[in-house]
Amino acid sequence: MASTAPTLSDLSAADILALRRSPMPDALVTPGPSRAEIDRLVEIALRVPDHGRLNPWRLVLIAGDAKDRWVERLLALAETREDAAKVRVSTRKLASAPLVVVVVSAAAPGHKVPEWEQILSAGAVCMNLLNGAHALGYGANWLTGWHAYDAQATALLGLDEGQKVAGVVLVGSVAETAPPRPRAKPEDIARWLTL
Ligand SMILES: Cc1cc2nc3c(=O)[nH]c(=O)nc-3n(C[C@H](O)[C@H](O)[C@H](O)COP(=O)(O)O)c2cc1C
Repeated sequence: MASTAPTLSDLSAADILALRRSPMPDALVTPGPSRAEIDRLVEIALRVPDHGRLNPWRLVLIAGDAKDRWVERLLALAETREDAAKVRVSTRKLASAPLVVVVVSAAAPGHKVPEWEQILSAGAVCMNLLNGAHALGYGANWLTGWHAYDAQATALLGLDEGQKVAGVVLVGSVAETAPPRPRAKPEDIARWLTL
C-alpha cells in the first residue's frame, strides 16, 4: 500500500514554515541542490527586508573540491589552536553537507540606518536560507563555530575589513530528520500590550 505520509507538495507555505527543523550537520548529505536550485535558494535568501536598500550582506558559496579544501585548511588551522581537540570536532561537522553558504554581514558603520538594523538583515538572510532550503525539499542548519570568529579562518573566505560571519549555513539532502525540539511556549514569550 502506498505511503500516506504528506509530502512537501501537500503542505501549505504556513505548514512548511511551522514544521521546519534543523537536521544535525552530519545528517545533511549528497545530493545537494542543483545549480538551478542554488540560484533559486540565493534568490530566496536575498528577499529580505533591508532598510535603506544597502544590501548589507554577502554570500560565499562553498561546494565540491573547494569545499573539501576549505575543510582541510580549517582542520590544519584547528591543529594550531590550544583548543584543538574541541575545534577539530566542530570543524568535522562541516564535512558532510554538499553545500555551505556563508552569510557575511557587510554592515556600514556610521550610516544613518543603524548598524544594528543592517546586522539584523543578515540574520534574516540566514533564516530565509533555512526556510528556502526546506521549501525546496532540502535541509539546512545555521552554525557559526570557531571558524566564524578566528581571523585566519575568516581570511580563507576573503572577507573585507569590518565584515563578519553571520552564519555558516549547511545545506543538503536530509538523511535523518531530527527529533522535535522543545519550543518556547507562546504565552511565556508573547504578551499583548495593554495601555
Ligand atoms: C547565530 C547562530 C549560530 C549558531 N551556531 C551554532 C554552532 O556553532 N553550533 C551548533 O551546534 N549550533 C549552532 N546554532 C544552533 C543551530 O542552528 C541549531 O541546530 C538550531 O538552533 C536548531 O533549532 P531548529 O530546529 O529550530 O532550527 C546556531 C544558531 C544561531 C541562530
